[in-house]
Amino acid sequence: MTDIFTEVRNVSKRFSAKPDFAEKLAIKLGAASTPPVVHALDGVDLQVRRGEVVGLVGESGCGKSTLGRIIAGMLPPTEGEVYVEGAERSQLRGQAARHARLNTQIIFQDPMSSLNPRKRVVDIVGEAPVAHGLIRRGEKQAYVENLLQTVGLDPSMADRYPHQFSGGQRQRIGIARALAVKPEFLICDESIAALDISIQAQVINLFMDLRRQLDLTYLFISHDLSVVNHIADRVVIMYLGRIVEEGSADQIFDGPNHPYTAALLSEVPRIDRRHRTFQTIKGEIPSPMNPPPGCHFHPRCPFAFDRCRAERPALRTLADGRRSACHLNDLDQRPNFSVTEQARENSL
Ligand SMILES: Nc1ncnc2c1ncn2[C@@H]1O[C@H](COP(=O)(O)OP(=O)(O)OP(=O)(O)O)[C@@H](O)[C@H]1O
Repeated sequence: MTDIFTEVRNVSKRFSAKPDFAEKLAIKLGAASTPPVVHALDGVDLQVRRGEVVGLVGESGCGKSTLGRIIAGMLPPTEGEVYVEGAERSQLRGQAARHARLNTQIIFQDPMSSLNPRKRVVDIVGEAPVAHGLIRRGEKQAYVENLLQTVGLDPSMADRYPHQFSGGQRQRIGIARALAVKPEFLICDESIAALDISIQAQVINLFMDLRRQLDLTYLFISHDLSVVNHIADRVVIMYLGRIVEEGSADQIFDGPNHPYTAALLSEVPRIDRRHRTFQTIKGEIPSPMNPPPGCHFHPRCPFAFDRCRAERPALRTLADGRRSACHLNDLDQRPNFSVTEQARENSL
């Protein structure tokens, strides 16, 4: 059995954007010939190893959900390949394709919109395992009650409807539904973002308990670095459709290599406030319909130089094992924006 659960190789995804009024007019007048294209992902390479928790972080619109959906098999990539347990996903057929589909489950932010309000929890959670022949219909009630217990809900609630639950409880129902088909890999796409802070901590604890109990692998998608700080073994930072840095959680939090990672960290409210000395990110994230040339981050980067404006930096493995895509790594004298011990002491 391979150590790598899933891998994406050189994956790009482009969407045709819906043209606005001015763009429709330009197409009609012949000044533009095609609707604008959104470059949601641009040459992404990523591996998720069996049993690890990978945090995928970046600002809204950088392509996190698109990558999650492609890994889950819900969207095809425009270019590149997705491997699941060693096999290229688009080549899988029949039983193998079904296994891959069930083995990776995705949990979204808003459980209410994905829970049918007219169905009881026993049917919401129990439908898929019956349909896929994992359990017999007669076993459904006991199976669902057992799952509700696993996710911290009272089994006697199985006959209730979604509206009879709180937001946190509904997210637990969503988790039970995902677990019902016995996946090994969970993709949590902003799964706690809509919950109150105190409930967020409870749901994170549940995810981590489930990891131990069920040997799960996770891709944890969040726009908030402080969320993945608590749970991720490895953190992947995305900016405008590309991975800019990837490393162990300690590497990322204690000494970011990429200026974008450092800027994101400066915005994280931290108890030790170590990273607040870095200036916050300037300017708006550019449009993925018209990404800047060279390094996508250069218009907002305080350290950008000519090469950053012209040439895309490769995502390279550095001496400490992390990957980073930044031309600063090729300079003899890299600007030091990681926080000095003195600054740490001053800000503590
Ligand atoms: N089906 C689609 N059609 C057109 N554009 C899309 C589609 N899905 C996503 N996009 C665009 O692709 C880009 C990446 O979107 P994506 O949802 O993956 O980003 P994200 O980082 O998950 O952001 P958020 O946290 O706001 O969801 C955005 O510009 C988005 O508008």
